[in-house]
Amino acid sequence: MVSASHVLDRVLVLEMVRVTEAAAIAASSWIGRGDNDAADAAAVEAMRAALNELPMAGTVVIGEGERDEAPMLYIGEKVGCSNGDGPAIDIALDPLEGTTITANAGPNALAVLAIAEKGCLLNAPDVYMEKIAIGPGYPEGTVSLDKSVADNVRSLAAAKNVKPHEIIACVLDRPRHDPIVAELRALGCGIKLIPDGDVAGVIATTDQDTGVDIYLGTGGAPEGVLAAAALRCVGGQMQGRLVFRNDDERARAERWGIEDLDRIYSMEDMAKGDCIFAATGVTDGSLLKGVKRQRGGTTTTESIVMRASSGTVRRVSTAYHKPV
Ligand SMILES: O=P(O)(O)OC[C@H]1O[C@](O)(COP(=O)(O)O)[C@@H](O)[C@@H]1O
Ligand SMILES: [Mn+2]
Repeated sequence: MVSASHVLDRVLVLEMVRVTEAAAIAASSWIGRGDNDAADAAAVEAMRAALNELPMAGTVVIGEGERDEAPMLYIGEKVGCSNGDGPAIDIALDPLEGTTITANAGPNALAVLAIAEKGCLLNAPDVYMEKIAIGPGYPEGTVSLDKSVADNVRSLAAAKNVKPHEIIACVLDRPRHDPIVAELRALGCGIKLIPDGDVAGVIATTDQDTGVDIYLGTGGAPEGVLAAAALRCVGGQMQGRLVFRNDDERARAERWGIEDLDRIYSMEDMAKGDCIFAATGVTDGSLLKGVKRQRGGTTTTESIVMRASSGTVRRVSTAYHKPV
């Protein structure tokens, strides 16, 4: 039995960047073209082709949806070129996190991927997830989904040694978040309302330059698992709780083997053991610059790849001097 880290070593950490680069470059042709589906399809196809070049026995556990609704990178799809040999790897992916952002040429669209040893990523169904996240350096339990928004802000402010109104929260701009926004406004907090892209929103809490102290609100469960994998590598705290809108979604979760539908998942419940997170910017954002087509035919990308076991965070700038 090889160790978890050995399993991931054999897939070569840096190879993950090639995969997210390929998806980001493909999506970038659709920046500002108003066509969400075309942007997404381009990213999916490119990510799938790049994954299939890697010598691994990969299984998509978080992907574009269930087999009948997603022709490519569906949950359960096998990827890799080792014909079943090679390390058994589970993959969570979002080839284009921010399809609407890309279509509108907005900020923070990413191509995203996380890998872990088999069984280590939460097989979250494609439902919503309530999320709370803060960056590294605070005592364990500083924030929790069990507490009110106001109590979480007060607790974080105390840990940071600032007043509650000095806390800045990142929240997806959705009507469902009106109560959260009202609670934050009552405390006088700053709110960074983002149109889409809560993977970047959660990661923003780990980077002091963004000014964001806490991420709050409900977004996609798949994006929750991806964000948890990223925070496992870079440090920070996160919790998630699945949100079901109807019986069909509850039944879907049960099919996934989720028994306790109200459970609060810790970061480690969502991404256990060693894991690797990689992302490439599609459009410019707080985490990464987007794909740039330079004069003269060169294309540049900016990516990040991080690993939980080593705690390394690498930034990779790539220039493609030949047409891509
Ligand atoms: O738009 P909704 O339904 O509120 O869902 C929120 C989710 O959609 C996104 O904003 C964008 O995700 P996609 O571009 O992958 O569809 C996520 O970041 C977020 O988790
Ligand atoms: Mn997404």
